[in-house]
Amino acid sequence: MASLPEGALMQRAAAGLAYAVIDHLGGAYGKRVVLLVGSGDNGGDALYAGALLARRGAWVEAWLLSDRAHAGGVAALRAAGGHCVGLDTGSFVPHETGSTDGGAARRADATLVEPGERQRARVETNTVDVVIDGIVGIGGKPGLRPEAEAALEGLAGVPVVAVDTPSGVCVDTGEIDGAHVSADLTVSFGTYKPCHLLDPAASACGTVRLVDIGLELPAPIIESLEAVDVAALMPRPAPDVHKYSRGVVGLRVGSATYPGAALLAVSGANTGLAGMVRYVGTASEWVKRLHPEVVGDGQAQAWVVGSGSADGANSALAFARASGVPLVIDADSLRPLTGPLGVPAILTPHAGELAALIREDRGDIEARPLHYARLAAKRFDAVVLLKGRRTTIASPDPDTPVRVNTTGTSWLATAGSGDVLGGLIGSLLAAGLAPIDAASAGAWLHGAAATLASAGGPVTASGVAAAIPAVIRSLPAVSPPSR
Ligand SMILES: NC(=O)C1=CN([C@@H]2O[C@H](COP(=O)(O)OP(=O)(O)OC[C@H]3O[C@@H](n4cnc5c(N)ncnc54)[C@H](OP(=O)(O)O)[C@@H]3O)[C@@H](O)[C@H]2O)[C@@H](O)CC1
Ligand SMILES: Nc1ncnc2c1ncn2[C@@H]1O[C@H](COP(=O)(O)OP(=O)(O)O)[C@@H](O)[C@H]1O
Ligand SMILES: [K+]
Repeated sequence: MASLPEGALMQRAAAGLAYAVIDHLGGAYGKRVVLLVGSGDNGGDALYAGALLARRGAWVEAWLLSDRAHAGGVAALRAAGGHCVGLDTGSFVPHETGSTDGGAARRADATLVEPGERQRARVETNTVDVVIDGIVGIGGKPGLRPEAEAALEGLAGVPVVAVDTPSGVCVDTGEIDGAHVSADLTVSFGTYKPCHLLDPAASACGTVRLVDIGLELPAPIIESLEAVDVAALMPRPAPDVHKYSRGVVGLRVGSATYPGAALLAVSGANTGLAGMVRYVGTASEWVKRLHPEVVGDGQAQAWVVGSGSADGANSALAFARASGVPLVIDADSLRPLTGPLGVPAILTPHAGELAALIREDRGDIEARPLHYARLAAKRFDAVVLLKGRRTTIASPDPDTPVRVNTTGTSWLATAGSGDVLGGLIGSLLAAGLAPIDAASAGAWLHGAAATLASAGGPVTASGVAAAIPAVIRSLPAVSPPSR
């Protein structure tokens, strides 16, 4: 930032924001735009973007929610023909901004609203095309102040574009603590922040658009794989491989009560990513009939246990653990866990299963997935893949960034889809991927396969498994990593 002229980053951010709003509205000319402006630079971004929109023919009004506002932004908006008004809590009747704190805490650049402009605050909200939320960004505390809540109430139903982050959410954790903006579009500057990726805050962002403003960024604490990352992680058989050197995945899953779980986990494992698939359990006859490639017990480079295992869950876990190879531990085999396993492992609970495992409330886990995925990863010394809309994958190594999966569709919330995921991750583990990579690449492929199979309509777990090879084929070409 030191190498840039004063305000350069804000100008870049504001321009990116304005063009995103123009895209969203399908133009600027004749549109009615309300800016909600807080006391910090987030409000400054909104004001400069408002100025650009006003120069393009939009009618722009800034509602200053604090007695301070970014002076340069206010001046730019006015110069472009926009208006600024101050607001009273609840009523939208403007008041004498700057009158509340006696000026002591006010910035030297504080801007008072002109008397003539105050009359314009009674905007017909049903004619507003978009609200730009510049209340607070990365410098804000969670929750909204009464002025902001009242303003948003008065603008209910109007599409919202959030500047950098939806105001009120916890930016660094993705948690929600109090009232917050729910945006249709969030325009983030420089990088995604945790709140853009992690639920529940991610659900308040709407579509997220990233504007590159040329920041040099530190190492992230959260990562999200993209297609090119997954492509680089995919196993690629070298010319001289044989089936055993490609890795063998074994599954001890399913039971007389849940034979379907075995078939679905095997279908997730049997997509060709590993050299061989073994199945051991009560559904052998069904597995042989539906998956003739699958063989019986023997050595494996990774075992998958627990999906639909019912009463056999403990013995499946004990057998797999004794093999000493990396494990995927799902569903019923999570229950007997009390601490570290002594072998590399990926635990794949949904929020309810994690709640039972660590004796916490399911609602708390859904409210703080980052916290609880990390906590469980540490406690069990294993990669923990916490399933949900934004599956969250934590490593036991605190320096490894947590990965959040962004592929998928809500149609994927269908019985048996988790069984498919366990098998798929097992095959990647057997093929030699590190546990964190196997878990996160598996979650990415699983979500992408669901989207492909769904094509906007309903999907079954079997349909998800069937779509996995097509998703792998469609990955971008990348040169293999030098390992
Ligand atoms: N960093 C960069 O490289 C770039 C950053 N950029 C932009 O700057 C933004 C960060 O700006 P920032 O640091 O000025 O903080 P920001 O989020 O505007 O608000 C802080 C002030 O708000 C207040 N406040 C606190 N909580 C509140 C609440 N719940 N509800 C209401 N008000 C609340 C509190 O002041 P108070 O009123 O308490 O005195 C606090 O001081 C960033 O998100 C991005 O948009 C871009 O221009 C490009 C380059
Ligand atoms: N709302 C949602 N949006 C997207 N994916 C979801 C949603 N809810 C659940 N999923 C995904 O669906 C799968 C469900 O797995 P799981 O709960 O184990 O189901 P089952 O036990 O029936 O197999 C997981 O991969 C999870 O991430
Ligand atoms: K904001």
